[in-house]
Amino acid sequence: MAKKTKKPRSSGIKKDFTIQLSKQNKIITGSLLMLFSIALFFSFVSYYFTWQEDQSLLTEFANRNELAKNLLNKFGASVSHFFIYKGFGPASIIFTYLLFISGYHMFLSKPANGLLRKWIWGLVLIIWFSIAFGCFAPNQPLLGGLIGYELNDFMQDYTGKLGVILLLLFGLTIILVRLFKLSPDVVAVFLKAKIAAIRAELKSKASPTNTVPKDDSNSEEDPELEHADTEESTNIIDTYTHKQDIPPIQPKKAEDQFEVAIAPEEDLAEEENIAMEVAKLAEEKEEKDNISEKLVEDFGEFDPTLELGNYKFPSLDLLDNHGTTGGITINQEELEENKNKIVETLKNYKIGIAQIKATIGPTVTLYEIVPDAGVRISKIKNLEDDIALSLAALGIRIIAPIPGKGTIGIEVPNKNATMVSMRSVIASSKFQKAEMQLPIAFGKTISNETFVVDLAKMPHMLMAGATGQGKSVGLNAVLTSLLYKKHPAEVKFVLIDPKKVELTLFNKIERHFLAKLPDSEEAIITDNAKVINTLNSLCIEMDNRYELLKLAMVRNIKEYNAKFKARKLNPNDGHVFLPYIVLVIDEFADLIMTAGKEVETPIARLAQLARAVGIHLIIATQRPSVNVITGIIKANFPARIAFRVTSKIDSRTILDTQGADQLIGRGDMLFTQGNDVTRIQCAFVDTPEVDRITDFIGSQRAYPDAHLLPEYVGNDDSGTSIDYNISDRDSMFREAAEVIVIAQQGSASLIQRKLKLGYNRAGRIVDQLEAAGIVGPFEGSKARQVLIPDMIALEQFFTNESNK
Ligand SMILES: Nc1ncnc2c1ncn2[C@@H]1O[C@H](COP(=O)(O)OP(=O)(O)OP(=O)(O)O)[C@@H](O)[C@H]1O
Repeated sequence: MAKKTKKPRSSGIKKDFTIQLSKQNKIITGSLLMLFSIALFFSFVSYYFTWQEDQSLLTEFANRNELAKNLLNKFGASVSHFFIYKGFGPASIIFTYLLFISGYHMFLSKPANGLLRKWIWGLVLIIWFSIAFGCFAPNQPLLGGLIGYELNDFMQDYTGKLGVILLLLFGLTIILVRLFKLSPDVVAVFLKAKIAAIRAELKSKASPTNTVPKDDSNSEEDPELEHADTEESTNIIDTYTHKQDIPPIQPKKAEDQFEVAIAPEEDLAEEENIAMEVAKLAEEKEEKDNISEKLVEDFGEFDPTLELGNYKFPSLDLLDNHGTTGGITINQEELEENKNKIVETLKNYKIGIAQIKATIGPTVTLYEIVPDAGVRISKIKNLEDDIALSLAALGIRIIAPIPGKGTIGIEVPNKNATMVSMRSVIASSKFQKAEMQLPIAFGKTISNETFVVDLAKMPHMLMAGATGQGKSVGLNAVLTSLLYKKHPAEVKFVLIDPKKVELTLFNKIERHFLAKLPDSEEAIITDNAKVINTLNSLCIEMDNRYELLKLAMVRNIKEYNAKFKARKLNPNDGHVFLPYIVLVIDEFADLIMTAGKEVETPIARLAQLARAVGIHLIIATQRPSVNVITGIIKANFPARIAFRVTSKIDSRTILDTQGADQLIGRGDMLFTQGNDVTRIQCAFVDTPEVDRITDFIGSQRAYPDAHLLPEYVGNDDSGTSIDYNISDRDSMFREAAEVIVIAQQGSASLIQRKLKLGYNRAGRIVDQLEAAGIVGPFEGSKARQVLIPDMIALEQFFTNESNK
């Protein structure tokens, strides 16, 4: 099960596994490689001295009585025979170098940049040398090795010896130019400098001063050399005078002259323009990247789900089939009957049909007709009521023309609608494979395809429908979809339920999936006064998130989280992994009636701005009248869902077109995200199913608390009533006060960052600071005013307090 739950991320884990080695394993592998390369090196070298004696032993590897002369005995003899004799000759020694540096890199966990290049060039050199030896010394198998010999032989068959030599020269040129960075001008400058140096030496040799030993330091550094240099001049003296003290006196005098004589030599060298070596500086890497790369290398990418690492996603058996295992049952008679009625009705109005086709969906069947040439579409559209009458059916919808098809669609409800179970849509491969941020499986379209959309792309959704038409079931379908696809670390719900009964089941997953205000007991908000605080708190959360995005220099939550996972954002700077927040409001009309502007303003703000920071709104209402769904709200909710509504006007308010009034209810709905309107049968998820799912999730290990939203204190009770006892103060109170006074900025997030505290605790400390009179009252999304100007005043404050 545990494995099953990790399924969506399994590819990522695999990728990490192939790239990452733990630090300990790196040290072990690195030292193994280095020691092995040293063993190879000694084997190879000693092979050249012992190969003749050891050759007969190669077949006697298992015989313990026979010993080889190679420094590494039979292992050394065999390996060297393999590499040198059968392989590449002395060039094989390059292998030992390559193995050694690879091991060295691993041992020190150094980034492997440039290692691949070394290996490529190493192999090129090995091949080049073995071919060269094979070409010039074909009878010496210990030079070219078998491979060098064979390669040379092969090439000579095609190009002859001269061709091979020319190819070798070409290879050499590539090696010199690319590997050693040699070019004709560099060589010319080098030669010039050499010639100049030789010339200067010759010149100075011609002058008498040069016969004198070079200089003081030289003689000090190397006494033997001094002895050798002076030998020539002192020898004669020695033999004739037998005095050893005398000769050093003469050269000492000459040394002074030598220093003068050497000056022009230097001048000459300058004039001749000595080759200058240009030091190549390695490209500087961004320090931050390096650290993050190293962190990722050492610990892997940050995994937000780790805290609840054993979390199990709900399984499919928690959902019911609702007797829909057989799929849609087609009633052939009904189909035929409906077709005939449509054809007849149209005939009565003198509209001929060239072609008719039926697509059977779960609740409605779509009859696509191609009228005879010359028939005006509007004529058919106007016959909607007549066709409905003749078919004696509710909920007929005419789509004229069907966008992108060039046909006219008549949707006729099936006599026996098939229920679409939540289980069938969740199990569909379309949903299971959906690579979306917030995938929602709504139900099935008219052509019986599972309809999956990404809430993050919508980015907010408005849902309307008369009472009893399936709104609550729709909301449950949305929440269930997310529960089946998302880990508690990735998404949080803020649930507002003025009806108090619709969403109560989700209380069980409070500590997994719900977000709430710090001081509230219940996570699901049923009280309208609290709704205002929650919405304002979400606005603060939105502002905080924007601040974090700005600091991280990214544009949206997806990029931010990706950067955070790659460990490019430091949690000490206040960065955290940001879960998506889905705000669900059932009965929005009720809320507007009681709270009016106070809710409308924050909702409009969130709807306008929150999409980039991962806060998404789903608002459901029974009454889609214009005073509930105001222009500003409508403009920011491009995704709209209409269940059956009672009037054409309501349909227009919600969808900007009619049609929702002709739906048949029980989850029959229209979805629009701009222009197209899609008819969908909403998936049915019953209360016992939601109960089972929330039970299943709720029984697992959870976070200590629900996700806490930023604190919001309304204007009325702006904190003056907060009264804290000095003894009740937080143990970090003093440190927090210092942080605030030094920064002259009264924000909880600053305390959070600097003192590494949770938001909740930081919020409480700010309250205590306010009660103590160190910071001013809450000022919305702005930081609080700091009432103490500097550290001296703060010190004074604490002394006064303790004297009281
Ligand atoms: N997708 C569906 N498939 C089948 N039946 C459904 C579907 N959705 C709703 N129904 C039926 O309609 C009934 C009412 O649905 P629901 O409670 O969702 O309505 P509602 O719009 O939320 O009503 P209210 O606004 O009064 O709460 C359900 O009990 C169920 O029998």
